[in-house]
Amino acid sequence: MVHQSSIVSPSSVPSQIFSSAETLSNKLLSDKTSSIIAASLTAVLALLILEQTVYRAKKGSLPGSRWTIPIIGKFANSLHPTLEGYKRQWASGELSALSVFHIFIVIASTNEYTRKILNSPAYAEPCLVASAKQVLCPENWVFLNGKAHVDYRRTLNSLFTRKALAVYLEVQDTITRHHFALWLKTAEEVNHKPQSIMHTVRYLNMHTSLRVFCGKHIPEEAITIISDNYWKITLALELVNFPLALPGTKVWGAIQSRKIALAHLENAAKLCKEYIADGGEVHCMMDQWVKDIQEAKEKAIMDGGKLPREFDDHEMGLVILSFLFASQDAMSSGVIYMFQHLADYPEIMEKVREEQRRVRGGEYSKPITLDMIDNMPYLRAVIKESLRIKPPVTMVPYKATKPFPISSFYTVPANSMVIPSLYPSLHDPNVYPNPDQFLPERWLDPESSANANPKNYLVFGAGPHRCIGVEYTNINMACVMANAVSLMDWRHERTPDSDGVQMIATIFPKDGCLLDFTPRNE
Ligand code: HEM
Repeated sequence: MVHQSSIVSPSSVPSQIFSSAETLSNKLLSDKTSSIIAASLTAVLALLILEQTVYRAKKGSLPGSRWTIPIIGKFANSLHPTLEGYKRQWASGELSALSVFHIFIVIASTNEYTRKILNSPAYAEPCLVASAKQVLCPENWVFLNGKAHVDYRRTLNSLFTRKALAVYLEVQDTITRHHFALWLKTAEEVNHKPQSIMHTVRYLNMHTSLRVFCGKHIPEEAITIISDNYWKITLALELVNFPLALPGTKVWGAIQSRKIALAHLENAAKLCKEYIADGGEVHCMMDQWVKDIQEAKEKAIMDGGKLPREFDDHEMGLVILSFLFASQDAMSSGVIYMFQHLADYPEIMEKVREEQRRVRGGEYSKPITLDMIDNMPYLRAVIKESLRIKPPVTMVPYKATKPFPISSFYTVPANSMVIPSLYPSLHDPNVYPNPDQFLPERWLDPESSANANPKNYLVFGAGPHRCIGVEYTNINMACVMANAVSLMDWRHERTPDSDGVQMIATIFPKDGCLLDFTPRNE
């Protein structure tokens, strides 16, 4: 008997051969797939082990998680930073470590380490945030270092002389009064229901900055467009962003906004040059800049000396962009907290008003001058204290350009981010007793520990990159607050979030600071 299965018809032979071949090839394929999967898994595992090994080698003995979350590290924390989170990080050690998207980060919490980073240009340079070069353009002067930076900055210092600041103050005063009139009108329209001042102050600030920087060389509608778009730049200022600037990401949005702003700034530079060449007077920063160059050129031609450096429209646009970038969020934060502090401390508000009466003799419609501000020591102490207690910039990310022996026991690896923290120095109880209390008087006593330790007052940083706009900021804040206390009353609706802090590039009250304004008829 022949087993059924052994009967092989001629026609079934090839199909049997094929099916066996198929089985064989499937087997081979599945073997190949399995080996590819196995190899891939091994490679991934090796990379993960390497990632952890590199992280642990870089971290050395510093406090910080023993393991880093694969690939993204502490990305989630950097997306939603909180002051409480940073306070915990600062409390964990004088130097502490973390990693985000393979960027190794060392955070310094003490005054000594912070100042060391800020004053070591041979080892570290500011990188602002990881996306800053994409947003501000890599060729922006703020990314220069060493001698090139010092030389460039020297030419820009002439934009912040007392003479130039007096011109800007006229603009600041006019625009501030214009905005306050709008605020009072809006307050009536909303039946005096307190409103968040987050965006109203930001708009006041942007309007002031653009008119001070570019004067009439920028049209009114461009100011609204730049202001509306600028928020996208603010939102992209995270310590570390998603690494690729793909459409839809925050960094991509910020780059589009920068393109819009820069086009307007370059055009303003072009118009300004034509205006000064036609014999125009100085009314803004760009005018001052172009006029300085024109005068230096004329002098050089007369004396046969060296011709001054010229700046093309793109370069001028980038400098103004860097000023907008540096000031918009920080100044808004500073001004918003001033409004909140004065509302919450009525006895301090009253002293500020007393000083205004004395200096301005009740003539509040007269523009504020630099001499008047010089005679307002109490207001200046209030501004100093408000910026201390709520420093707009809590940290300034730097990048180690080479291995940086920051202490006898630790060297920051090259290409790491190394972050000096400003906040802890400004809340050091040994220098500022009751550090969380708003006490402007601590600045009025020449013997106070606050005045005896200027190295702790790091609101504007320190070293070669210390803020170029310090005087500009103090004058603008004085102008805004002197006019505010004289022309308006305001009521703060306190909420459970009023004392909470939200970090969006700089710091703001968590509830946006809800205020109602009424005119003041003194
Ligand atoms: C409340 C307001 C402001 C605060 C708290 C502030 C704070 C700072 C801080 C902390 C730095 C980094 C310093 C460092 O690395 O040591 C800085 C740099 C800078 N700030 Fe300001 N700033 C303010 C307003 C302004 C304004 C109004 C301008 C321009 C008009 C400005 C222009 C700059 C520039 C250009 C730099 C970089 C300087 C350089 O790299 O040489 N800032 N600022």
